Amino acid sequence: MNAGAGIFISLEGIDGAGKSTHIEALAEALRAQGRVVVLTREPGGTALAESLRELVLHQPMDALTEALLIFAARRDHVQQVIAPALARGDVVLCDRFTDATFAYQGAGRGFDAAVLGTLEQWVQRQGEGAPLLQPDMTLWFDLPPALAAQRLAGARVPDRFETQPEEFFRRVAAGYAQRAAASAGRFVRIDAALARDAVWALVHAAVVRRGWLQACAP
Ligand SMILES: Nc1ncnc2c1ncn2[C@@H]1O[C@H](COP(=O)(O)OP(=O)(O)O)[C@@H](O)[C@H]1O
Ligand SMILES: Cc1cn([C@H]2C[C@H](O)[C@@H](COP(=O)(O)OP(=O)(O)O)O2)c(=O)[nH]c1=O
Repeated sequence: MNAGAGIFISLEGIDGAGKSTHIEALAEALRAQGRVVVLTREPGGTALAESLRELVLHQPMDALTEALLIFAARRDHVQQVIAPALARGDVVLCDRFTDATFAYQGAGRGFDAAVLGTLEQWVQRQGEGAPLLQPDMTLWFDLPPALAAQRLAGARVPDRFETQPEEFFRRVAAGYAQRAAASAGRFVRIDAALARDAVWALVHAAVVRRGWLQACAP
């Protein structure tokens, strides 16, 4: 639970699951009902974190270096952008957050989840005894890796993650499923295999159910 008065929503799923297709529409829907929305992403969201993103996505490195750079980027992002926005009462819409680290670096790369948990504690607390900053809701775009690969084929220049074999994404998808089962109250599973309109309807309905959006007039 976040410490401020704002609302923190993350979007998660394997590469090609459809997060980017819907995040701006969600921001617009919230803004249209008077919310102030901070649309951001990880790794990234600040000048420093975007520089670290470039390195993580394009430079060869070992799993520990990768995990440390991602958490360094996250620390800057939390301090500079997310925590101040939540304190102001804004809605933060974040394309990926720490569940991605457990799914990609943990389940995908095989990096020790306990170490990731320790880094999470260091990075997502504002001080001794402060609560752990976590999204209030995580929209999990669940898509079979074979379908994600089909959707991505030719769609964009692949980065260090997108060039991984389908087996890597099967592990990442299993990592997300495990995170969702462990935090069932926070995760909302979106069936990302459906057509775009149907996926959008699920995304919209999830936010309406929490009372953060009014349902559209019939
Ligand atoms: N429901 C859908 N059905 C078919 N194709 C989709 C759907 N949603 C997104 N796409 C396409 O799949 C590709 C990956 O979607 P994108 O939103 O970029 O995924 P992500 O941000 O999760 O990596 C894009 O080319 C997008 O146009
Ligand atoms: C936030 C995060 C992202 N990633 C990876 C997953 C993605 O392949 C990549 C960038 O995410 P994303 O922004 O979804 O990529 P794109 O702009 O291509 O849609 O970073 C991790 O490995 N760990 C993390 O903690």
